[in-house]
Amino acid sequence: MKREGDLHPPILPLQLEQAGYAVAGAALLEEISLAIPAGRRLIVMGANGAGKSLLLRLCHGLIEPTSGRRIWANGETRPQVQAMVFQRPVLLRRSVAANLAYPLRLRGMGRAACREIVTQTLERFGLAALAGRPARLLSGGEQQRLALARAWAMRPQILFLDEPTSALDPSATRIIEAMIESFSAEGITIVMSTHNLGQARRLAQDIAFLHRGRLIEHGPADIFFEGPKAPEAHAFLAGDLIW
Ligand SMILES: Nc1ncnc2c1ncn2[C@@H]1O[C@H](COP(=O)(O)OP(=O)(O)OP(=O)(O)O)[C@@H](O)[C@H]1O
Repeated sequence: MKREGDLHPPILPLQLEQAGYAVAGAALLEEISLAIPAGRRLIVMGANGAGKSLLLRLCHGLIEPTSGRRIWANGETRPQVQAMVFQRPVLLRRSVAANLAYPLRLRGMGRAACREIVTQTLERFGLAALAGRPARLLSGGEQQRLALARAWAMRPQILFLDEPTSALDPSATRIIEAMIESFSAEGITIVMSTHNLGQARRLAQDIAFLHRGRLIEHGPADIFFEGPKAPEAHAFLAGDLIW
């Protein structure tokens, strides 16, 4: 079945042009220029408070640049075929199935098509046995699996993930990583922040490294991990950069 994300004009690359974000005169992101092409897995790294969450929020459209620009390839301001998943999943006080159905219905999808996609999604991500359970009673790992499944069901061209596994144990983390890899294999562009160096090494094709609100390295992951140019990135990889 053709779906919105398949028919929607390509929204990538996403370009930030000297994008900045300031609150009450404090520059939290500064002059970030970055192009995110289709089909890659970009991992955003940096110490606590470096600006990773803000960068993802700015790309997704939850906050607007206070200077510079964010430009989607098709010219839309905030395309629908993009999604974001947070460290703590935002779930409705409804069943697992209803959590999947709600955003599809909100986009105007008919009941029958919606039911079909919900069933398909529940099965694909091993959630069928949990379909009728209140989503908020699921374990943390199951909740995050549901949040990712819900994002996938919307057929995004790009998915922003803000430290999606930092509250999870290693086995739940592996499940989420496998989901991310499968999304990527289907062509969904991934932009994800993480603190976890092992995870970054496993998942990254490209790295964006932030330090105090500035993008100080951006490029292929193997080059970054072999020897980053910036001393702050060196220190971060050695575990010596705390903030
Ligand atoms: N609305 C806001 N007003 C003022 N300061 C803010 C606001 N939002 C974020 N900040 C500050 O901006 C900086 C970057 O925050 P951000 O959440 O992006 O960091 P991060 O790299 O994701 O950190 P962490 O790894 O700890 O989650 C932090 O110092 C934070 O306190």
